[in-house]
Amino acid sequence: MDAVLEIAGLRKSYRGRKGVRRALDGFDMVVGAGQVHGFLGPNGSGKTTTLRTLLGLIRPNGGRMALFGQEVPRHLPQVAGQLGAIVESPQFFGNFTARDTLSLLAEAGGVRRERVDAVLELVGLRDRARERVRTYSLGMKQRLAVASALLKEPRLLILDEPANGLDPGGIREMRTLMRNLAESGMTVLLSSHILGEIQLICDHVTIISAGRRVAAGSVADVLARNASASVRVRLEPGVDLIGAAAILKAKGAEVTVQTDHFVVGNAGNPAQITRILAEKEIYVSELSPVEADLESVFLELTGTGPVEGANRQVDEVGAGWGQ
Ligand SMILES: Nc1ncnc2c1ncn2[C@@H]1O[C@H](COP(=O)(O)OP(=O)(O)OP(=O)(O)O)[C@@H](O)[C@H]1O
Repeated sequence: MDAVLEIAGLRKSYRGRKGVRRALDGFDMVVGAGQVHGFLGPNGSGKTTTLRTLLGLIRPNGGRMALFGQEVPRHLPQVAGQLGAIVESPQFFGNFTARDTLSLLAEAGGVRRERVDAVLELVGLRDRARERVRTYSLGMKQRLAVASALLKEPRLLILDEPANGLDPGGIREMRTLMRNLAESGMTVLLSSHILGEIQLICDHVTIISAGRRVAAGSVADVLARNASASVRVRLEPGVDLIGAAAILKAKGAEVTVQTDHFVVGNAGNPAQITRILAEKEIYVSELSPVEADLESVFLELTGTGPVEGANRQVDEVGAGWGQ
């Protein structure tokens, strides 16, 4: 895999009135060429700090970063032309049209004028390009911001919370835009805490919690690694659910009892459930994996912030029980 972005052991602390706050605590991330990569984490987990550090807007306390194989911030001037980023919401003149705005930016950046039409088309603003920006919805302004970042035909586009503040319609438009960009072969890194969106838009994901990576990989892999662990168990009618759950709990299973079934959370080997219950002459009528979505994985991984030096990586999940 060709990595367009690599971050290793990134550290950043902020000094405040209450002492030193560690925003990034040895954070790692790799984004491969052509990926639409979701950068997910709860509020305050370090996403913006990572992106701002990468763009040379703040100085890290340690770690290494590279864009297109070149170390940054040292080689940022050499790679800047291949990078489009929206980390702070850009301000536009309300009295300018989208076309005026982009033409001005194109001129200032030495970009061919034909690019203005191309990016207007790409972000779906061509039909509204002659209207003043102040008449635009928030979603349209966001798309104009993306258009401005696309003018110089970047290989990597970085967007910090592009769906922030958008209504469902705006989010849908943004999703279509991201898909179109991905189809055009661009690599996109997209930070968000809107999990459903990341699951729909992105093919890869890095999950950050308290300044550390807690999961990374293709969305399918991250889900599969975490989904396999939970199974739903139904018993033959009339069997005492609570009693059966207690038998499994005594063997170390994490069991949550519902009205007509129970869920075993750490079922690395589901066959153990049938075996343990059959030994007590309790028979299972249904044993099915609980489908995880990114939201449940995210909550599971970030719900308890990692302890310094002891953050759990995704591949450490699922130690055996019931032996
Ligand atoms: N300029 C600053 N001075 C002091 N602390 C800061 C500063 N910027 C960020 N922090 C702190 O660093 C931590 C990480 O913040 P950051 O903004 O990177 O998180 P985030 O994941 O982008 O959050 P959000 O989703 O809320 O934007 C937080 O605890 C935040 O309060």
